[in-house]
Amino acid sequence: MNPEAVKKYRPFPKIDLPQRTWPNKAINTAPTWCSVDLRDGNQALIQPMSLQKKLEMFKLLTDMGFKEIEVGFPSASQVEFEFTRTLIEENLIPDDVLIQVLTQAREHLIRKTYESIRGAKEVIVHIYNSTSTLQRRTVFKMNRKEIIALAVEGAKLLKEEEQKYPETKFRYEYSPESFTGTELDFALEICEAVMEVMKPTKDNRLILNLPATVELSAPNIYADQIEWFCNNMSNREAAIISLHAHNDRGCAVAATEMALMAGGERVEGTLFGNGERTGNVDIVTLALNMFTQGVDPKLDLSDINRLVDVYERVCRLPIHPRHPYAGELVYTAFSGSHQDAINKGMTAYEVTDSGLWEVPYLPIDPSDVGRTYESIIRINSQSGKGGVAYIMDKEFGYKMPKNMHPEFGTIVQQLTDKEGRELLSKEIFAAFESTYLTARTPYSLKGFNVIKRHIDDSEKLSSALIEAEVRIGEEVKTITGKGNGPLDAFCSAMKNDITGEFTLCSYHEHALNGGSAARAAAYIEIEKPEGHKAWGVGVDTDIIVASIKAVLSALNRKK
Ligand SMILES: CC(=O)SCCNC(=O)CCNC(=O)[C@H](O)C(C)(C)COP(=O)(O)OP(=O)(O)OC[C@H]1O[C@@H](n2cnc3c(N)ncnc32)[C@H](O)[C@@H]1OP(=O)(O)O
Ligand SMILES: CC(C)C(=O)C(=O)O
Repeated sequence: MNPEAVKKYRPFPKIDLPQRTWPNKAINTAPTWCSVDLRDGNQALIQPMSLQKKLEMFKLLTDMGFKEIEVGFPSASQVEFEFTRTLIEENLIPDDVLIQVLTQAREHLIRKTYESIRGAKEVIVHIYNSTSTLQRRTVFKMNRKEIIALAVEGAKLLKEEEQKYPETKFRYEYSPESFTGTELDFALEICEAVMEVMKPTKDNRLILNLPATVELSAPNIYADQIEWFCNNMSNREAAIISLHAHNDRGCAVAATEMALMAGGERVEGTLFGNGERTGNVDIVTLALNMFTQGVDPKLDLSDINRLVDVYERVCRLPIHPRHPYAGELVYTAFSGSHQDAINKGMTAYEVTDSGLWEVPYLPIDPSDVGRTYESIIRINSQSGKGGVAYIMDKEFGYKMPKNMHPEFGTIVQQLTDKEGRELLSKEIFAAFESTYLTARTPYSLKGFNVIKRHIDDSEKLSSALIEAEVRIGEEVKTITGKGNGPLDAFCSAMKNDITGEFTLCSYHEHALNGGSAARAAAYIEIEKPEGHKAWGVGVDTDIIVASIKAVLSALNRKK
C-alpha cells in the first residue's frame, strides 16, 4: 500500500463514557425484530425485487415469525407503491404483523407514502433524514438548526397526514440517519425535537432508530453511543431504541450484540445481511447466536435451507459457503483432528442424558436448523482415520473397531493423495468393499457346515467340529477341523490344511440392520508368525459365517 495513503484516515474518537455498564450485561431476551429485506435489502440489489418476488419474501418473513416488516419505500417507485397496495388490498398482512414504510422527510414523498397505506389496519411510518456532520456539510449544506427544522417539519406533516386516514392506527419511527457519524448531543437534540412534535407516551412509544448507516468504528463504540444516548434522554420510557447496523467493517453482528447490551430493544436487519455495500446486520446470524446461548430468538430458523433457497432466488445473490450457520460448508469438517473430535463428541452426545449440546467444533446441532449430519465430515487429503470411521458408521452402518481405524484410514489417505480431491462417501465405501468384502482371492467360502457342537455352560469344555469348502483359485478344497467353537475349528482347519500358522488377534461383531433380515458384520484381525497383521471383514445373515468370511478376508489381504 502507498504509505502516504494512510494519512487520509484518522481514528474514530472515543466516547466519553467512563461509567459504561454495557460490558457487564448479557443478552437474555430476543429484541423486537424488524426485517428490512424488502427495503434496505431490496434497494441494494442489482435487480430490485419484482412484485412477485417481494410477495415471496414477505411470505417467508411472516412464516419465520417477523412481527415488524419494512415493506418498502412506497414513494420511490411504482413497484414499491403497488406492493404496499397489494398487501393491503389482498389482505395479505397477518393480524399480528405490522408493516412499516419508509420515507424521507420531504413533503411530496410523505404524502405519497400515506396514499400507499390507505386502508391498512396498523402501520409504522418511518421517517428519516441524515444528521451526520459530514452530510450536513456536504449533502444538505445546512447547519444544525436547519436540519432540525427539516426533521420537525417532516414530523409535523406526519401528524397532519394521519388525520386523513382515521381507519388506520399509526405508529412512528424516526431515524437520524448516519447517527454514528453525528455528534451525540446533536443526535439527541434532533430526536427530542421530533419527540416534541410526535408526543409519544409510554403506551404509544416512538421508535427511535439509531443507525450505523456506515460502520465507522469498532463495535464497542456503537455500544457506547447507544448507552450514552439512553442515559441522556429526557423521556426514555416514551421511546423504543432501535438498532440498524451496517457491516462496512465486518462487525455489524458484534456491534448489534453490544448495542443490545447497551440498551437497544429492537433490531432492524436482513436475512444473511443483504443490504447496501457490505450489507445490513445479518438477522439469521444474530438470532442463531442467541439461540446457541440458550436464548429463544423468537424467530423460526428451523429450515435454514428454505431461507437460503428463497433468498438466493429472490435476491439473485449467492450465500457464501462459509456464511455463519447457513453456508454449505459450515457443518463440515475436512481436517483429521476436527473429524476425530466431532466423531467422539457425537458419540458421547448420543449416550449422554444431560440434554446439552457439547460437540467439539460444532457450536450448534445442525439438525436444529434443518441440516443433516451427513455432510458433517467430508474426506480429502487433510482428513484422518476418525472421519473415515465416522462416514462408514453414519452413512453405511459399519462400526469399525477402533484398532482397525488406522489401517482403513491409511487406505483412504492413499486414495485421496492419488486422486487429489475430495472423496464422495460412496467412493469410501467402494474402497472398503473392495478391500475387505469382495476380495475373494486366493480364498473364498463355498460351503460351511457345523457337523457337531457341544456347548458347555462354563465354556471351558465347549467344542465344535466343522467342515468347510474353500475355493482356492479354480480348485475347491474340503477341510475339516476341531476347536472350542466353529470359528476356532475353522481356523484350525485352515492352518492345518491350507495356510499354515496364523493367530487371531481381535474379534468384533455387530448387527448391520434390524429386523428378521438382520445381517451381521464381523471384523477380525490376524497375525502371521512373521508379525504382519491385517484386518478382515465379513458380512452374512449368519454371524458364524460372517466371522469365517472375515478370517478369509484378512487372509486374502495378507497376500
Ligand atoms: C441510508 C438509507 O438507506 S436511506 C434510504 C435510501 N433509499 C433510497 O434512496 C431508495 C429510494 N429512493 C428513491 O427512489 C429516490 O431517491 C427518491 C424517490 C426518494 C427521491 O428521488 P429524487 O428526489 O429524484 O432524488 P434524490 O434522492 O437524488 O434527492 C436528493 C434530494 O433530497 C434531499 N434529501 C435526501 N435525503 C433527504 C431526507 N431524508 N430528507 C429530506 N431531504 C432529503 C437531498 O438533500 C437532495 O436535495 P436537493 O435536490 O435539494 O439537492
Ligand atoms: C433509513 C435508515 C434507517 C437506513 O437505512 C440507514 O441508516 O442505513
